[in-house]
Parts: sequence; structure tokens; C-alpha cells
Amino acid sequence: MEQSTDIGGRILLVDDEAAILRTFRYCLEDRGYSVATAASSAQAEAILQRQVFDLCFLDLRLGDESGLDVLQQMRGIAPWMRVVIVTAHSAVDTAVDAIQAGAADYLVKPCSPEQLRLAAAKQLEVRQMAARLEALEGEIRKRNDAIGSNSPAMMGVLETARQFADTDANILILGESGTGKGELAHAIHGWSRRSKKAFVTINCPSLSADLMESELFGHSRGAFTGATESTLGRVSQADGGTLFLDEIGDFPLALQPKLLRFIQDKEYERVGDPVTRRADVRILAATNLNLEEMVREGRFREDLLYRLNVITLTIPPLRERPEDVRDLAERFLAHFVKNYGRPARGFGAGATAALRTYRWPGNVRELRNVIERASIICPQAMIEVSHLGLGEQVASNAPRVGEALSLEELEKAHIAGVLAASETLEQAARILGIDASTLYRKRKQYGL
Ligand SMILES: Nc1ncnc2c1ncn2[C@@H]1O[C@H](COP(=O)(O)OP(=O)(O)OP(=O)(O)O)[C@@H](O)[C@H]1O
Repeated sequence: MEQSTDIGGRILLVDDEAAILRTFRYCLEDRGYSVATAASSAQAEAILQRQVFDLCFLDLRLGDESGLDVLQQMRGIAPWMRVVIVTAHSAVDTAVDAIQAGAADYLVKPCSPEQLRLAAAKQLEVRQMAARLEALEGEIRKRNDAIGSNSPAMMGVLETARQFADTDANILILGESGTGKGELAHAIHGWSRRSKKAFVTINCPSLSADLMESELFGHSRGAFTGATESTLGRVSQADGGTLFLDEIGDFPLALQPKLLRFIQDKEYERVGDPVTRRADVRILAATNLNLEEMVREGRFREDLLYRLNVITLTIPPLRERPEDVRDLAERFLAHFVKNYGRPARGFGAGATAALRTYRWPGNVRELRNVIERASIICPQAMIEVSHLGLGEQVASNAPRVGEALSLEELEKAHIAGVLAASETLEQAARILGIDASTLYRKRKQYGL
């Protein structure tokens, strides 16, 4: 039963028999759990309002009160908490009702210390499952989608990101929409010592100031109309891990002082609850807006900006890192053909050239969507330019013969297209009718 300490466990015992509370407490503390007790439902409610518990052992017979009402009340205050009903043999029927009402399990009194510990370990494991699942998904994502690049500009960004990943410095990630800011935030979390803990994202534009406050810090039951259950809040979920504030430029101005205070002091209050809580959270934020301009216009707090941008990373748009298009396209293709069970295995020369010349206004997200679509509609092994659905845009992007262009510009575009469609430099040189060393020199000259 070694897992008791490593999964952590805050347990509340509710029973009106002092002897039971004493024995249970002894058995559980012996295994390293942290235990609190309550002798009535009123006491239990008061404790639950102040502290977070993972598990509660609840005796359904608390004086005159209906055990089911007490259970309902608890689930309202702490819906994340697992509740195990403790019952006498003669009242097993009520325990079954309690399970229907949301209890996790029941235990028949008298029970042995081993039965009690086993029940605790089982429930605490379930309680931790969601958090572990999230951490695992992060791991799998990291492995499958390991962020990498062949572009010097992007490699510089990744190197700085790695360098600061394991510090607790807040990082602001800038870049156009779809460049992979969320992806980089995930990677930074994965490279940090917080990687085994939760990575929690808040999408700022989707929430009003009031909703954002309760989403971020949680609320107590009855804090506002419709708050029928207490919630923990993202900050608490991210305790020990990373909180990613996506599109921070849209974070409500009215709530910015509270976010600033949390970043500075690590302290916050749930909505409708005066108790001050603490959480150890690393903040990453991202935006495609110009926050400095927003500060000048009074739409974003300067002090908050300086807390968020201890380190700033700017992801270049995809059109400025054409070296990455091919690798990304191949990775997306492998992923989608596997998912959809499709025949495509690679890109024809025309498609490769089109992927390279297109300007990708929607960046990596657009590339991913284009490849997903192509992987579905392509009936053969090679994806051709027609499957990409970029036809007109590519044509309008690519310089045309006879257009008002210098010979140099035309030559540069032509060489870029042939290079993208060729497997090797030698092959490209043959197609262009020049020798490989000339091609090498021209590549350098045009920065290709
Ligand atoms: N380097 C990468 N490797 C694999 N997938 C990537 C990479 N960069 C971005 N993506 C994919 O591209 C899509 C957009 O990425 P992401 O959401 O991180 O961009 P963003 O810059 O945060 O966008 P927005 O500003 O619109 O929120 C996602 O599906 C993501 O998985």
C-alpha cells in the first residue's frame, strides 16, 4: 500500500462516535494520509468550506439528520471529493441509495484497519486518475509531437525556450495565430521539472470578467446565482504545475489586478469565499496582439505585462521558416493517414512545390488542416497539388512569367520551386541545367 503517500491524500472522517473517529484516524494517519474529523454535518460543512479534501468517510447515521441530505450537501460543496459511506450491516440498503446519489463506495461496520486502508487507497487512486491522465496525455503529445525545427530563427526560439523551461520565470509567447504558441507552451511545460504535474489552459477571450474570475480562482456554492456547486478553479488545478493563459490580450481589464496579485504573491480567494489560499503555479501566456500598444491605449496593465514578459519568445510565421513546411507536412500526413486509414504516403513534386511557395496566412494550423483534408480526399499513394486545394492561391502567390519582376526575383522563385520539388541538390541542379556548385552559390545568395 505504498501508493498512499505518493498519490497524497487529504481525508475527512465524519461520524458521531468519537471512538470510531479515533480508530479510523489512527489507521489512516499511520499510512501517511492527512486526516481531519467532524462529529456532525455542521462541523463537516464548516471544515469543507475551509479545506480541500480528496476523500470522505461518511457515517450515514448522524443523529436525526438524513444521511442522504448530508451527502448531497457535501457533493455541493466539494464535488471532486470521493465519498465512501460507512454503514451498519442492517442499513446496507441506504448505502446502496447513497451510491445512486453519487457516493463512490460503502464500507460495512465493523471493518478491519486493512479494509479501511484499502478503501482509502482505492478511492484516492481514482481521485488522482484525471490529473494523471492529463499528465500522461501531455507526455504522449510531447513524444508524438516533439516540437522541432530546421529554421535558424525557430531553432533560436526553441533553444531559449529550453534554457528557461526549468526556471520558474514567466514566459510570454508572441506570434501570429496558428504559429504554434500553445504547442510551445506545452513543450516548455514538458521540459520543466513541473512536467509530471498538470498543464492547465485558460482561453481568455471566451470568458467575461465574472466568469473568468470563478474559472480562474474557483467559487463557493451560492457565491452567485447558478453557483449550485463549489469549484476548485484552474489555479488550484494547476498547483505545482503550469497555467497557460492563451490569448492573454483578451484578459478582462477589470480582473487584471487580481491576476497580478496572484502572480506576485501566489495568493488568491475563491469567489464568495474570504479564505485566502495559496498555489504554486508557473505562468505562461500567449498572444498575437501588441500588448505594448494596448498598454499605451490603457487596455492592458503595464505592471501585469512586466510580470508576464520576464522572458519573451516570438515564434516566426510559417512563411518565414519555409524549411519547416516539408517536415511538418510529412508528420501531419503520417498522423492523418493512420487515423483515417487512407492510402497517401507522400507528396508529388507539384504538391511539394506548392506547399513551399504558398504563404500560409493561417500558419501551422492552416498547414495541418490542408494536409488533413488532402489525406482524406487523396485516393492514391501520392498527394498531388489538386488535393491540397491551394491551386488559385499558390498560382497567385507564385510570380508569373511576363509579370513586372526583375530576372533575379523570377530566378529566385524558380530555383526555390525546383529545390522544393527535388530530392537532392544534384537533381535540382540537373533540372535547372547548372552545376551543383553554382546552385549552391545561388542558394546562399538568395537565402534559400
Ligand atoms: N511545431 C509543431 N508541431 C506540430 N504541430 C504543431 C506545431 N506548431 C503548431 N502545431 C499545430 O498547429 C495548430 C495550431 O497551433 P497552436 O494552437 O499552438 O497555435 P497558436 O499560435 O497558439 O494559435 P492561436 O493564436 O490561434 O491560439 C495546432 O493543431 C498544433 O497542434
